[in-house]
Amino acid sequence: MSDRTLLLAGNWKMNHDHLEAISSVQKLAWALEDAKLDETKCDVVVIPPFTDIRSVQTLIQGDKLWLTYGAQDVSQHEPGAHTGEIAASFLSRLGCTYVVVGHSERRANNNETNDVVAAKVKAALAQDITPILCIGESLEQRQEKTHVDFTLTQLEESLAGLDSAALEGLVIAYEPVWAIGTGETATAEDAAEMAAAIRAHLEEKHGLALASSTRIIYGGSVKTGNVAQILASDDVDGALVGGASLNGPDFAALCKAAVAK
Ligand SMILES: O=C[C@H](O)COP(=O)(O)O
Repeated sequence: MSDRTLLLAGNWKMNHDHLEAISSVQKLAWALEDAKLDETKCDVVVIPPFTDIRSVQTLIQGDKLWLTYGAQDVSQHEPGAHTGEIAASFLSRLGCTYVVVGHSERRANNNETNDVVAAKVKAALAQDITPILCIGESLEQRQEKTHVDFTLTQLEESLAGLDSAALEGLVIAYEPVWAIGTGETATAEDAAEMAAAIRAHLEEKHGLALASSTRIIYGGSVKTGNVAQILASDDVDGALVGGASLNGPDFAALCKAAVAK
């Protein structure tokens, strides 16, 4: 059993406007309370669209809810002439604890290269926001059995230029692209294999302390019915959940199943 705190993060993607977000967060909070989840056993995070964050902040802080929240992306730039971008300092002012960086849907849709991802990780850390760095292989790479090498290279290049001390608290989300939104879930063995490889890589490149403290979570069609087996390995510290996080009570049930693993 590791001493890392379980992390269950719900990435809403482009779902729930700011009014729907208020309702969804409220229902999640009530359901977590009803589930009597031990708050010391896990961190439950909601990651809404940018337009919802202020409403989510007001609700969570106003009602002192046991939830934290974050953003789905961040600019690598400082504030300035960057149309459509969101600076890390803005997210910090909104009380964001986490930010997803390098999600495969953004890497693909925005041709987001590893060096841009590394700059985003750096921008988040500079504002004391915890990056949830997403990495993971394609179906072809898994079929060709190059998935581990690819994912570790993606990890190292997405952390380029950052020294080990700066990475304290980093969260890494292993998300095999072929499992995202498909209903296809990696097996517990797949998740454990990659988490162990990532942790060994961190130890080799950044030392045992960082390797031991870094939370490595899994994402890709996680549901209440499969979360316990995916988390069976001590190297897997939680989940980045998409579709199954959109309904508050369902996500609370998933969190309860994760804690009970
Ligand atoms: O960020 C979440 C991941 O992309 C997984 O999404 P999913 O649970 O809908 O497969």
